[in-house]
Amino acid sequence: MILQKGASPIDTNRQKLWLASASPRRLDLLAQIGIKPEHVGPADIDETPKSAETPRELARRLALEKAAAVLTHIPENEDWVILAADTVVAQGRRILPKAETQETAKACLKLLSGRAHRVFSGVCLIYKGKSMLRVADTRVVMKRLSAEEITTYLDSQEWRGKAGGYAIQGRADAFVKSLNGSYSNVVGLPLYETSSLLAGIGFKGGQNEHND
Ligand SMILES: Cc1cn([C@H]2C[C@H](O)[C@@H](COP(=O)(O)OP(=O)(O)OP(=O)(O)O)O2)c(=O)[nH]c1=O
Repeated sequence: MILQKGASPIDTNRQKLWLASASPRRLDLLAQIGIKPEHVGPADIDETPKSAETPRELARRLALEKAAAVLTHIPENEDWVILAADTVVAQGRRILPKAETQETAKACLKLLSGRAHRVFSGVCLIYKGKSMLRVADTRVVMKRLSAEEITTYLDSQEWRGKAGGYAIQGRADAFVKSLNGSYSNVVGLPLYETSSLLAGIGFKGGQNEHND
């Protein structure tokens, strides 16, 4: 411990958390469990699925690639815990895209309407050269959506940048008849898997939101 004059003890062993994400939802979900990363810096990777890649495999691979991409920007001697995630919405083996246009969002909502689908999030932690991965899987049953419900939802713009063209943390929760599995996984960061990965490396770091 280093005791600076007049300051509280600085734990030099405290790991620093780098959240490799541009998703505000992931930052909010970490805050929900009292963790504030020292740095937020997204990875810009190609998220195109490989041929015959399953949704689970895609979520896992992209989470690893996002974390690994950030590693190349960090000086060797820095002791960072890198956290990345990737969320994939799927119907059977069909992977739904992240909605960037109204047309894409509309097509997703029509596919999801009145049926079950699954949401996979890969979570990757890289620390001291070791990568650790988990994949969470949630089954979501969506009500049948009327043309008016789809139009109203599209007008909300909530779908923009969301896998599968919907945000369960928003208005779209009104469409969800049932959910089997982690809710935070659907939003984009499964908190059970994330916190168990962090516990696995004895993570004490992160500017804890609720100071001890
Ligand atoms: C299904 C669903 C997805 N999403 C969001 C979570 C993610 O931000 C996004 C899935 O795309 P991702 O590629 O996983 O994440 P991202 O591109 O937003 O951010 P980054 O890669 O920098 O981490 O969809 C919701 O916010 N709510 C939902 O209900």
